[in-house]
Order: sequence, then C-alpha cells, then structure tokens
Amino acid sequence: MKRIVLVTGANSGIGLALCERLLTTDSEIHLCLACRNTQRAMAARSALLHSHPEADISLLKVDVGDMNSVLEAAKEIKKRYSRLDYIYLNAGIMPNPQLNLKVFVKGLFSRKVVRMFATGEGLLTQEDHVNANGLQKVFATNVFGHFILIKELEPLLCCPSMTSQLIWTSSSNAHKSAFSLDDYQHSQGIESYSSSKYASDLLSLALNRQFNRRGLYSSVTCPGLVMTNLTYGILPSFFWTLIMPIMFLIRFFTNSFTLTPYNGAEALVWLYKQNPESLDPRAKYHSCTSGLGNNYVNPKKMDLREDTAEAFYKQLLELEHKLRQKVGVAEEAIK
Ligand SMILES: NC(=O)C1=CN([C@@H]2O[C@H](COP(=O)(O)OP(=O)(O)OC[C@H]3O[C@@H](n4cnc5c(N)ncnc54)[C@H](OP(=O)(O)O)[C@@H]3O)[C@@H](O)[C@H]2O)C=CC1
Ligand SMILES: CC(C)CCC[C@@H](C)[C@H]1CC[C@H]2C3=C(CC[C@]12C)[C@@]1(C)CCC(=O)C[C@@H]1CC3
Repeated sequence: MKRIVLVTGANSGIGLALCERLLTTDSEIHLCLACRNTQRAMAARSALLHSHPEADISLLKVDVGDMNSVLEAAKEIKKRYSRLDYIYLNAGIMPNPQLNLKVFVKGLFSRKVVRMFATGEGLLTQEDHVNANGLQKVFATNVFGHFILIKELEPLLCCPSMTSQLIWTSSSNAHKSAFSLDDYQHSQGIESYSSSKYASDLLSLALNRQFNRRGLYSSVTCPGLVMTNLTYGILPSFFWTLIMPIMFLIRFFTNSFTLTPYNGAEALVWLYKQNPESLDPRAKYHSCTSGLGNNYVNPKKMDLREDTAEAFYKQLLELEHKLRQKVGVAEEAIK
C-alpha cells in the first residue's frame, strides 16, 4: 500500500529538499505538496517530476496562517484520502528579522560563542502583526494553523491497526525564555519566531500524550542553519555567499551549520524511516553536518515541562473553540 505523505511549505527550501529526498528513499509514496501559492507549488511539482518522472505527486492549496483556508484544505484532504501516514508540519515564517549586531560582536568574544552560532540566541528580533483571524501572524502560521490541520484530520491520522507520524520543523532557536503561557501568541515581545518554535515543541509533547494510544506520534526536528528564503530575509543572499568560506570553517566547531536544504532535511528523512513507537517524545532530532561534510542525526533532550505542555494544549483548545464559533457565525451571516 502506498504511504500518503503531506508536506506543508513544500515549494521551497527544506520542504522541497525533503520531498526530493523522500522520493529517492521510497518510490512507493503519494506525496501531497501543501502550499499557499499555486504557481510556486506547480513549479515545485515540475522540478520533482523532472528528477523522479514516475512519482505520484498532488497539490493542495492551503495558507496555514489562515483558519478558513486550513478548514477548506482539510475538507479537500478528507475527500481525497481515507488515511494519512505522515504530515510534515514544515511551513514557517520569520517576518522582518533584525540582527542585533551589538549582541553578535559581544558574543564573538564570549565563552558562549559556539552556542550563539548554533542557536542564534538573543541575536534576532522580529516584527509581528495581527492577521484577519485576530491572531499574531507568526503564531498562526508556525503553530496554530498546523494544530487546526491536525485536529481536523484526526480521523485520517488515528486509524485502527496503523500508526501515523507528525514531524515538525522546529529550530535550535526555540527558547524557553521567549515563551510565556500568559502571552503564548507573543503579542508583547520581539522574539515571536523563537516563541513559536518553543510552542511547537510543547505542542508536540502534548500531542504525544493525547494521541499515542490511538497510534499517532509526533516528533520535532531542527534542520540547523540552512540557506533558504528564510535566511535570505535575515541577510541578503550575496552576503551569505561572500561569507561562505567562514561558514565552512565554523562547521568544524559546530555541527549545526548544515547550510544546504539537502543536509537540513537529514533528520526529517531519518524520522520517516523510524518506527515511531521507538522515538523519544522529549527529544529534538537535529540534522548535523560535520566539518568534513558528513550528515548525521543527533537527538537532544528538550527543556520542556509536561504541565506547561498540557496547559498550553488546553489554551489551544480554548482558542480553537472561540475561533470556530466566529467562523460559524460568519458562515451563517453569508447564508
Ligand atoms: N533556514 C533555516 O536555517 C531554518 C529553518 N527552519 C524552519 O524550516 C521551515 C522551512 O523553512 P525554510 O525552508 O528555511 O524557508 P523557506 O522560506 O524556503 O520555506 C518556507 C516554506 O513555508 C511556506 N509558507 C510560509 N508561510 C506559509 C503559509 N502561511 N501557508 C503555507 N505555506 C507557507 C513557504 O511558502 P512561500 O514560498 O509561498 O512563501 C515556503 O514554502 C520553517 O518552519 C523554518 O522555521 C528551522 C531552523 C532553521
Ligand atoms: C559569520 C556569520 C556566520 C555570521 C552570521 C551571524 C548570524 C546572522 C547567524 C548566526 C547564527 C544564525 C542562526 C540563525 C539565523 C542567522 C544566525 C543568527 C537561525 C536563527 C535561523 C532560523 C532558525 O530557525 C535557527 C537558526 C540558528 C542560527
């Protein structure tokens, strides 16, 4: 039986490299590219078919930052499939990133220099906005849209006598210090990206508690620092190209400079091949590249509290309930 794999944010960067690698790993899959832009999705499909002419690839239009779009997409998925084997929750944004040069220069001469390069802790701030649903955009895209998608697709993910996997593209930039249960959308702070990634780690832990007994497993990955549209938003691509020799050098001190989307997808592909029951729900699976360019996966324990994860999950359910009422009222008004 063909495995059905859905990837959000599949049209570029790590998502696209993941699709390419999954098709090489397993020729017997149906790949569904879940993207917000149809043209970019079609271009990605063409590129994948160019290298894998026999591949079975479909497209699904979804803006994970928009609740209505997620609900529509989930309806469409339920029409197309009776089960889902994998969902890669990969789509993500980091809007208007600003690099704090002062912190960077200070960090260069501190004992924490390797950690700074590996996690970007304290180096980046973002400017977030409120979206049409009244949610903070980064939270809505990186966390809540994916949460709603999972909730909607529960019957396809929790099927008797089979297991399904949720695989999140989190980050080493997920810091506990950026997240607060009192402001889980991070409307007050300037590290919405870091907060959203920590939130996805908490959510993954809570999902395992909720759904493992029904055969659904969730894992988080960190792709390392990868050159993609997201990082080109931090510094322009020509600058990254210019400093590439320095980055190859840094690779000898930290294995997190994976740099290419192919390398960054290592942990995501590795998880595809694992028995989900053997995985540690508290581990983050890091894609690593050694100084000599060898790829491997390194699981690291996450700094998460079970009670915080449960409290956050409860808050997400409450928000879901509130928004569903709003959407319902809007639909009634249109009728
Ligand atoms: N690059 C890096 O160093 C790291 C990246 N990550 C994470 O990896 C993931 C992939 O990012 P990366 O490949 O780097 O960057 P890209 O910008 O190349 O990829 C992001 C993907 O997400 C899609 N996307 C963004 N917003 C939405 C939305 N609202 N609805 C649907 N799709 C959306 C983008 O679509 P579109 O093309 O239409 O914008 C794109 O396909 C992200 O979650 C990111 O946080 C984590 C750690 C490090
Ligand atoms: C000489 C150069 C290597 C200087 C680059 C400095 C910074 C721009 C980068 C150092 C660590 C990087 C990093 C990220 C962005 C760019 C850096 C801050 C991420 C935050 C990008 C998105 C992620 O999810 C994690 C990355 C961690 C490391």
